[in-house]
Amino acid sequence: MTFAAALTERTRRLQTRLCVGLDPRPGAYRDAAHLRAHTLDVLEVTAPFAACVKPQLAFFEALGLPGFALLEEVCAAARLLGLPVILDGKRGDIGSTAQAYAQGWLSGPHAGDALTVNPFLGFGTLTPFVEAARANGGAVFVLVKTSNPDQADLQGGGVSERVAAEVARLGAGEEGEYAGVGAVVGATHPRDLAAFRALMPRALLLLPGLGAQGGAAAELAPAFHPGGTGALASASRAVGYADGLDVTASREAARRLRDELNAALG
Ligand SMILES: O=c1ccn([C@@H]2O[C@H](COP(=O)(O)O)[C@@H](O)[C@H]2O)c(=O)[nH]1
Repeated sequence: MTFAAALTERTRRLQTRLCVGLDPRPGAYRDAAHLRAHTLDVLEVTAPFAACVKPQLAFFEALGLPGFALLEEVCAAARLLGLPVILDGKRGDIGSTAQAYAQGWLSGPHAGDALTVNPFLGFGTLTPFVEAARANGGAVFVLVKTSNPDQADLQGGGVSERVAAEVARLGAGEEGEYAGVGAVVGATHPRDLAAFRALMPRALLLLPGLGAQGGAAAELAPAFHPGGTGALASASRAVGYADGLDVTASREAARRLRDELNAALG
């Protein structure tokens, strides 16, 4: 089964549209063992409320070799829990280097089921990622309109809409309900969601920024199709550090966000 199909099946079966972000911040822990244990615990306790999980590569890379080992553990644990894995790496480069990124993050030993990719170098940079994802039944999430307040410096003036049109074009010929070419649109832009949903009718939308960045579940309904599929709202700090390092609080935060997203869909 492809990433898009598995994710949509899990969304329907568990009635959850929540993506749990894993951003292990070294400053929060006594040592590496503590960070590892808490990260794996958060993954396990939130899994029943999650459609998928999104490790942020920056936090694993920052740990050096132990970070890569932990990432492998996280990916393996997620698979045992039935959770599709989106690696948030925002990769993009000239073609030959993009190919190496694609090999590493979509096909290699640390591979996820999906990867976030950055189209800033031009649409050609997307090709190796899309090809690697297709070869493995995986997916890419192209940055269309990011959640940060200064995104409009470069993404305004119709740029996000141009990228959205390319996302739709790339996914157009694919079989299945949703294509393996999805898009990142910040949960902090609720008024734009309906337009991006219409521009990319068969793309999965990844909506980061729920919680800590001010994104509110109640405002995200326009990103979804009838039946509540087609989008995932992502929260990292609001789940992983809901109340310090208390994993019970993380589980309850995931449950609450799942319920809020479902309530927003009516
Ligand atoms: O537009 C984007 C794309 C990615 N992110 C990433 O998501 C998480 C958000 O963390 P929170 O704690 O939920 O704010 C983080 O890893 C970002 O790098 C994003 O925020 N916005």
